Amino acid sequence: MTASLIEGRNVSKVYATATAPLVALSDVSFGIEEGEFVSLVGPSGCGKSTLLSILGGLEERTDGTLVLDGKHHDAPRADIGMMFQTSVLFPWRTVRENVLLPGIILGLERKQQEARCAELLSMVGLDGFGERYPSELSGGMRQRVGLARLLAHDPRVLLMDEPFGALDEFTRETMNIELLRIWERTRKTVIFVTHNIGEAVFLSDRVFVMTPRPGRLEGIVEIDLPRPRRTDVMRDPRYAELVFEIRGMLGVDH
Ligand SMILES: Nc1ncnc2c1ncn2[C@@H]1O[C@H](COP(=O)(O)OP(=O)(O)OP(=O)(O)O)[C@@H](O)[C@H]1O
Repeated sequence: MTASLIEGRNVSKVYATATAPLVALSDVSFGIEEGEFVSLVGPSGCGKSTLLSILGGLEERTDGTLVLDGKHHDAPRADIGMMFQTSVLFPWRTVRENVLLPGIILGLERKQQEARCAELLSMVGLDGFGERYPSELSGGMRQRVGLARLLAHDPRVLLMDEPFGALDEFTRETMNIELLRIWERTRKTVIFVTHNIGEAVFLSDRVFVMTPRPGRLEGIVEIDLPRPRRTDVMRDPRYAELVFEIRGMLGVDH
């Protein structure tokens, strides 16, 4: 068997606090394959964002090993992109300039980036908005810009921390459909943090279910719904079964 793209072994994280050390993650082990869409779900404070930050090389682990593409991984890398609940866009830059920024920082060829930017804005449904400023956009549109910016330098791994969590239900669902469409085209490796179990089942190949703090892996649920997925998959009895299986693991239904 070939090694996974990302492998974590007994990853643990203890934060030093003013009172006692706080164990945020305890012995988390997993493998994530290239091109896989994995979601992390779990109760608030179970360490989902901590795990994502460790995967992004932004946070140091206290213990355990993390391997990316066969090499030890513990620092930010250009081939890993991150997106958060609110996309911090530079207000004095246009949408186009915001999307171009990672490429400029990485010193990528400007002409190529301009072409890619136009393509990405079209991909996220923002054709014609390139010269607008962030203040002229709705929250959903700003997250679309964030998504385009995330994809601009073509990272191999996308780490997404509740990227649509601050949006209303309708916009969130539209964004999920867009994300799935983009993922089906690009087959990036995605690790997606969410509180929404239905969203995790709709999007993912596998859902990692975490326990309350200290976060451990309670289990991994294989999402065997057919792809490509459209919203009508939510009417599939298997969808409801998977949602209830995860709810059961999280102890939501007492
Ligand atoms: N920098 C820090 N210093 C101290 N404790 C921290 C720090 N960051 C996170 N924690 C603690 O670690 C635990 C895990 O936090 P984390 O943000 O990873 O959880 P989460 O599952 O993403 O939560 P939520 O779903 O509410 O966003 C929490 O108890 C949190 O208070």
